[in-house]
Amino acid sequence: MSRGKRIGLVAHDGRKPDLTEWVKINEEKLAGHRLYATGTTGAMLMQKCPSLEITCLKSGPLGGDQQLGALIAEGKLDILIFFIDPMTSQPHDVDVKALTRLSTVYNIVLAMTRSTADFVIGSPLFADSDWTPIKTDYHAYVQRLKPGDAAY
Ligand SMILES: O=C(CO)COP(=O)(O)O
Repeated sequence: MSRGKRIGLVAHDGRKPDLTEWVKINEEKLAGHRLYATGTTGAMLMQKCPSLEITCLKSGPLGGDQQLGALIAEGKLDILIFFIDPMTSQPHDVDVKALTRLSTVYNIVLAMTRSTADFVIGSPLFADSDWTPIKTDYHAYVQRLKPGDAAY
């Protein structure tokens, strides 16, 4: 029985049409997985792809990116499809940075371009319900730090 992957779907306004189109094309492959989205992205995706069940978090600038970050820190997200708009500055840029940083810390699958998203969804690992990424244990690193260390 497939456990399904836990997938975050997020796009900045300038990239929402792109993500919507990508999700529509991959609607069948995404069905059966647990989908999460930031508020506005999720509302748009549910309108265009009514067959998909999507848990909508808060809008990105209102904390939705941080909610996704919390899911990652708790080991509850496997894949993040995050279409950022590289041409527009975001008021919540620090949240965007935090989200992409945590994706790296926890070694989840992070697709920030449509080509990468295509590779992810086309990968045999996507369909492999037993696949889990290797996670680096940063706790040991943090515990080694002492007051006065640059990263303390
Ligand atoms: O801003 C976002 C990601 O940084 C996305 O938020 P919305 O889906 O609410 O537009």
